[in-house]
Amino acid sequence: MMASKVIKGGTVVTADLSYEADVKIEGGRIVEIGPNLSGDETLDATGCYVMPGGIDPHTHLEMPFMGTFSSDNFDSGTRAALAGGTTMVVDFALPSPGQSLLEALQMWDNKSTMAHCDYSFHMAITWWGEQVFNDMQEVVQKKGINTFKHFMAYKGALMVNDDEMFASFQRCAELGALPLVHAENGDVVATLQQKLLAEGHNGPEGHAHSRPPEVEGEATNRAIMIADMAGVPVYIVHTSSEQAHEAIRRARQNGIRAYGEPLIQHLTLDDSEYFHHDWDHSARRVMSPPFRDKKHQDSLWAGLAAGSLQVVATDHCAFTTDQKRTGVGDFTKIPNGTGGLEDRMPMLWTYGVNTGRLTPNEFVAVTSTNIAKILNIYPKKGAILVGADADLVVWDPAKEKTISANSQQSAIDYNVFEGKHVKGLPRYTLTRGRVAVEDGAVNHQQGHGEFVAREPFQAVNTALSTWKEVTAPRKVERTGIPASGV
Ligand SMILES: NC(=O)NCCC(=O)O
Ligand SMILES: [Zn+2]
Ligand SMILES: [Zn+2]
Repeated sequence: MMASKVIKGGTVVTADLSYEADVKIEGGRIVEIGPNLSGDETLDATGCYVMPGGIDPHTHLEMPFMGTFSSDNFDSGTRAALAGGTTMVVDFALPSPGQSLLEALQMWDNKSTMAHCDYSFHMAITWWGEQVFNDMQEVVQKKGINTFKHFMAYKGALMVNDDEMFASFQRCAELGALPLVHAENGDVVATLQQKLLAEGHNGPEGHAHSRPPEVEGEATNRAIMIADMAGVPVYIVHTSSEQAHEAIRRARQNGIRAYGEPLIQHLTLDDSEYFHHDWDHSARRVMSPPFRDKKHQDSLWAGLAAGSLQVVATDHCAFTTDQKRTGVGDFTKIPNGTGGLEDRMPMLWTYGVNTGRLTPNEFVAVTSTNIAKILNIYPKKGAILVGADADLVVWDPAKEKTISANSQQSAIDYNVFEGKHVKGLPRYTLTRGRVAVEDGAVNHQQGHGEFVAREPFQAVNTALSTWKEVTAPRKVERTGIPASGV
């Protein structure tokens, strides 16, 4: 007989409902939801919300990037996730130029054996050729990956061109996969970087100046139009500006299936960080796209409430101060990336729910349920339903702390949210029924995390290819064709 647990006395909060009920767990899954349940062990949820654990669909753990590796790996990264109420991460497998997708995937499989919570991978398309075209089929049909990432920026490194992106998007359409896009115009960024450096702007603020919202708006629109021509939905990662949001909003109003993912950093931190007198302070916040001003932040919050943006992620890609200092004298060499895994849920609750910008149900939607549906893993993940994985967070809306690098799980020596006071934290975090966090203490179990395979998409891709076929160009059959004029 398997031991059972009951989460007792809380309010279950899902993306569409809030109600009082106990939740019983056995064998890593939810087996019963209702009043007065009993089990071998009881977790007290009095005064708390019982919610699906967070899913962060955008992390870079131990990522090889800009001549170094991001400093959080699957050990510290997934500990940080659990400490903040996130129970699943999706990382990016990045083939180097010419490398097969399957070989890259093997490398990421090896890194992920340390994971404390469940995880999955997106596959990046970093170059194009027949081998990539062929590998994509195996990645989708045999490896359980249904998303492919494309970088329109990082010229000379990860960037792909429009023809490559169009070819890959068409392949995604055939295979029932979803393309993801980092949307910034890489050519314009590279030109602006050189211009700024030539003019003597070599500090971290040059990073923000070289990536204005327009480079993001233009690329977002281009990616969406290319996806529409390829007949495939598209997911825009780290949507940071009104220009990018506007392109997504407009596309959705025109019936295009485009999704947008703001980050907790862009929602809560602004571009004044780049003008700080302390070089380290500003460099630690260098990421792409850069932080924006309040007007853009308001747009992102509005998009989450209105449903034109669907997901809040972190793009967790943490570099130490020493690593950031590679860019002293040349901002283009500062490794791009910031942390956020431990802080996404408490920061979003504090600045979203506690301010009235989001309801608790909307909070669940944008931190868990929407992305579970987009990635085709719902209701295994992102749900409180009988049969779903017991990836749960018992959320105490009265629990408070001040964020500090001194007490974080992340391996780096600072935190971009340092000093922020949050109210709303996990009392318990459960990963497939295992209590991994209790009142701030992380109960480690390296290797507990399992890979979550994701089936190819059926409904959305079929609907789009049906529509493409119905509206495809048709040759006009004519009866009276005049003789050629020549
Ligand atoms: N975002 C960022 O600056 N670093 C991570 C890589 C990426 O997502 O572009
Ligand atoms: Zn990116
Ligand atoms: Zn990223």
